[in-house]
Amino acid sequence: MSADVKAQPTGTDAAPAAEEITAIRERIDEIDQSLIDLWLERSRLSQQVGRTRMASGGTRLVLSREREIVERFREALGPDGTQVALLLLRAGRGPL
Ligand SMILES: C=C(O[C@@H]1C=C(C(=O)O)C=C[C@H]1O)C(=O)O
Repeated sequence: MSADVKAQPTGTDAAPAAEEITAIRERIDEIDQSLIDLWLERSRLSQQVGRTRMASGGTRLVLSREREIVERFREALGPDGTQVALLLLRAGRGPL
């Protein structure tokens, strides 16, 4: 459970700005929770694929698919997208 956003310092003494910041932060916290939930769901699904493939005698990894995923993130987010995709992949299948 995250801390109460209303109790956190906004970084300004101007009341209207502080209220706006607090309102925006509430949505930011919702988005962060969604990202965490999606991250964990993706990781579990990736592990499930790996288990299924290896139990059938297949490979642990399919690097051509990983390259496509990294490229998708890079096209959408730029160089940071590459880093995000690499962390996402590692969270699922583990380190290379
Ligand atoms: C999940 C899979 O297995 C591995 C993990 C991947 C992923 O987390 O997206 C992609 C390719 C594979 O190296 C898959 O093949 O889809």
